[in-house]
Amino acid sequence: MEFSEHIKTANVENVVLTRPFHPPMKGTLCLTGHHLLLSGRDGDSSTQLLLLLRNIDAIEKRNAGSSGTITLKCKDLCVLQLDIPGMEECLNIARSIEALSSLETVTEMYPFFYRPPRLSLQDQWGLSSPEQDFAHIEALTDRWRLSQAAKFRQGGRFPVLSYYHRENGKVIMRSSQPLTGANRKRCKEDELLLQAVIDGSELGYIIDTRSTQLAQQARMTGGGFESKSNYIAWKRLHRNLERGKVLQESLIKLAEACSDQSHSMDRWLSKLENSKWLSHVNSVLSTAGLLAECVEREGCSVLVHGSDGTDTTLLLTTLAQLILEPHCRTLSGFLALLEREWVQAGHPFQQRCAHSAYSHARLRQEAPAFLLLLDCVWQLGRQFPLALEFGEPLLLQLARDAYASDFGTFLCNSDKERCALGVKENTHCLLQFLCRPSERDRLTNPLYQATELAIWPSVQPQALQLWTGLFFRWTQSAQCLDKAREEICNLVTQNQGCNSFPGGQRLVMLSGWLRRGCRSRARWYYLPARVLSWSPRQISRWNKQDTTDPAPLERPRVLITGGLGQLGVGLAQLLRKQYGTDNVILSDIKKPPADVFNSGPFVYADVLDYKNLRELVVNNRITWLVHYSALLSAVGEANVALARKINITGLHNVLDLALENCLRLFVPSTIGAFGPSSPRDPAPDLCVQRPRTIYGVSKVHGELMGEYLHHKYGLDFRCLRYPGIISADTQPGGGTTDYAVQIFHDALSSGQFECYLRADTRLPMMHIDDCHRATVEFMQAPDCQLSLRTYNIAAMSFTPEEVAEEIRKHLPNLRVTYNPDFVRQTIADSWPMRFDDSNAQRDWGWRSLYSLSELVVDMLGSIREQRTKSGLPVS
Ligand SMILES: NC(=O)c1ccc[n+]([C@@H]2O[C@H](COP(=O)([O-])OP(=O)(O)OC[C@H]3O[C@@H](n4cnc5c(N)ncnc54)[C@H](O)[C@@H]3O)[C@@H](O)[C@H]2O)c1
Ligand SMILES: C[C@@H](O)[C@H](N)C(=O)O
Repeated sequence: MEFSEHIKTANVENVVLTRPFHPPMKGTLCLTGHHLLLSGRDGDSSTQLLLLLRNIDAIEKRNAGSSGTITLKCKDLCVLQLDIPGMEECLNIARSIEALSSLETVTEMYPFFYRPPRLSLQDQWGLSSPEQDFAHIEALTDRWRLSQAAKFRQGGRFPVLSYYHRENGKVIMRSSQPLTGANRKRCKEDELLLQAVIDGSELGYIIDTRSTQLAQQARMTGGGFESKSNYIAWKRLHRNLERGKVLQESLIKLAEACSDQSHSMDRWLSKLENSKWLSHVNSVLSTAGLLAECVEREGCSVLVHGSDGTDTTLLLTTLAQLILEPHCRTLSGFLALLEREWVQAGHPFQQRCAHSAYSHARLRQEAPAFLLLLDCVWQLGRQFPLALEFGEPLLLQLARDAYASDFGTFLCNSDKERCALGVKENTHCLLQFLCRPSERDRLTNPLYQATELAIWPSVQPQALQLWTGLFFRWTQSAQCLDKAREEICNLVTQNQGCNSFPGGQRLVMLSGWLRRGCRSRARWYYLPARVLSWSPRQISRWNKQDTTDPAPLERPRVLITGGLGQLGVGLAQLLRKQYGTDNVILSDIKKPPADVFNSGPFVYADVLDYKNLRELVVNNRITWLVHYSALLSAVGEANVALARKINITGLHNVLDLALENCLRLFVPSTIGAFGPSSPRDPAPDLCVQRPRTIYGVSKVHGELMGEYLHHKYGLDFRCLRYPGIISADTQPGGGTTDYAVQIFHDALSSGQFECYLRADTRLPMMHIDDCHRATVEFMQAPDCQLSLRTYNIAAMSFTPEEVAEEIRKHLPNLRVTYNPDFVRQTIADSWPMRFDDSNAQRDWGWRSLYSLSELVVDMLGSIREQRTKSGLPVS
């Protein structure tokens, strides 16, 4: 049938178009085989609407007198209204649109007629070549075996390589379900194929995207799963991801909720929840995270499948690669990934995208799996604003083109069908087109900064948000999105012209400003809401630029590791006063004393147990991490291996966690980070650091790692070098400066003290209250005030003799003897005598409050009080 046979009325004058964000437009409507064209005048200028008929999902007609109204509900969620004079014309137009928008014959579709000026059909289809990409990998190419395995898998989809982890050599494979059926059939070739992937000693995972129950039910219809007995080295994990009708209905409900602006808040929230769309996003991202974790963290190969291997399977393999593989986060890498994992892998686009959210037609095989993927990618981009080279415009274009396109990429249900119908010879490839230099500017993320690290998505409830750019695109103006993008581009350009920061740091700072809204310097950096994709709640908070009180939403959620040592409990007390008891969690591997346990949240956490730490951070929505666990100088020297483990391995765990979860991380360093070749009186922030203890070496390592990750990836790392800390309520944990606490206890109990350091050993010291105040003030300091990431802080400096002399002003009978311990004396002799903390004073206003005499008064008073309360004698 010719197109013209569908068109009874080709032109109608005086049609009025009403569409979002435009005044009504009157003009001439013209219908062609693939388009609806409306030309009219808007004031002095002529305007046009050109609508691809395939984009129309549903048509609603209404007659009123001699004219009619047609409402066109599009697959990209836009809704248009046409008021057409003449009832017959209106009916003819509606009938034509109905017929032409649902053409079934692929070769009649618009991509077969689309011939833009600068594109040639000779341009190659195909961005990715799996043969080349994986050429270095030994492949199993025994055709007979493969054909046998293919017969055993639904649709012939035997396990194929999807991703190869270059560092650990592990792989992600995808397939369809095995056809074991009710008789539990097996296939030796399939088993051998999987066995060939892992050598005998290893374990592999199979992630089945169906629940155990669904997988078992599948046996009744000839499908099934890999049994433990036949696939010995493979461990099956079932994760129930929704598909098909359930997903389609979820999209329909969401679109319905979003299109009605009259909802009250309660109704909107309940409709949003009812749609379950964000739950699907959550399940997919969590399972993709699990898949990536199996490969990267557990070092295991994984096979992914559900039933057909063409929907949920592809969602997971695509997202896991985005999480793990930096190249997939570039524009061309991402498009190649889509081509490999969706177009070539056989996602049935034509069936899945036949209708979108508005159609009244009976559902057949529609399901928005690809849209769900784009939403998950958008969530990743929102959580890691620097990590993806492409931005939201690309995702929006892909979302639209998957349903209706000028290009042939998403036609048909498999590559085989595309080849049979000559799609590649007779249509243009969208993915290829999007890679052209002319498109790059529009599609790239101006903030992009490549990172080699995996980008682990957060799936905390607050971390996932509705993709307003897609779902509210036609009900809320997107103008601010374009303006914001333009503004970001300008900022980036301006920043590139500014020579005061090294290249990478400029962007990191910019992104830091953008994300945190630094108040002191960056007023003009406040950008329209959509730029940063913040939730409206956050936006209104940042708009209150003039308030100085931290709004409740700004309250950090703090986790303190090693919190039962000398410093943790007091810091928790101070933080709890400011941010609320429940917002500060103490943790350690020791059992807490009753008073500590009863004073606020406490959990067990071993810094060597990464998974447990991660769980704590995720489950408790931690935003600040104070890392206090360590073995101190003297204890560390007595147990070097353990010190290395706790101080270095533990630190790496914490750094990884902080990066993944965008935490503000505080790691204390020490006077022990200096050595005999450092300037000693005073030691500045930046100088030679060659410590001679494992404690010092691990602390320098911590300073450098934190600073490196800050400069490279924007980690909000903060470090203070503490002097020896003096406290009355808590005992020091085995350091070189411990004598300066013990002397007060002994002075009050026996009046005698034996010091393990020489009388003239001068070291920097500080009252614990000053130490805690410095830590909190430093953590609260705006990013833009910090010119360094590691600062010295100082208060006083004394020798054992000087402190004894000061105590004698209150306890004249104190007798001190000196019996230097070789190890601790050597350590102390290698440390600075005084600290220069002028940078901390200048940058964030640090000042100590306690002098030596005030410290002595306070220590003696507090310890005396403790002893009296406990009924102990006081000398
Ligand atoms: N106290 C000082 O004078 C001083 C001076 C400079 C720097 N610092 C630094 O401040 C931090 C806190 O010091 P502190 O004096 O409270 O130390 P501390 O030795 O008193 O306490 C350390 C805590 O870490 C815990 N811990 C040990 N192994 C652990 C593990 N595997 N997982 C979790 N926790 C573990 C211990 O149980 C202990 O409670 C340390 O990093 C230290 O290097 C302290
Ligand atoms: C100085 C500090 O790091 C700790 N008190 C120690 O002596 O080890």
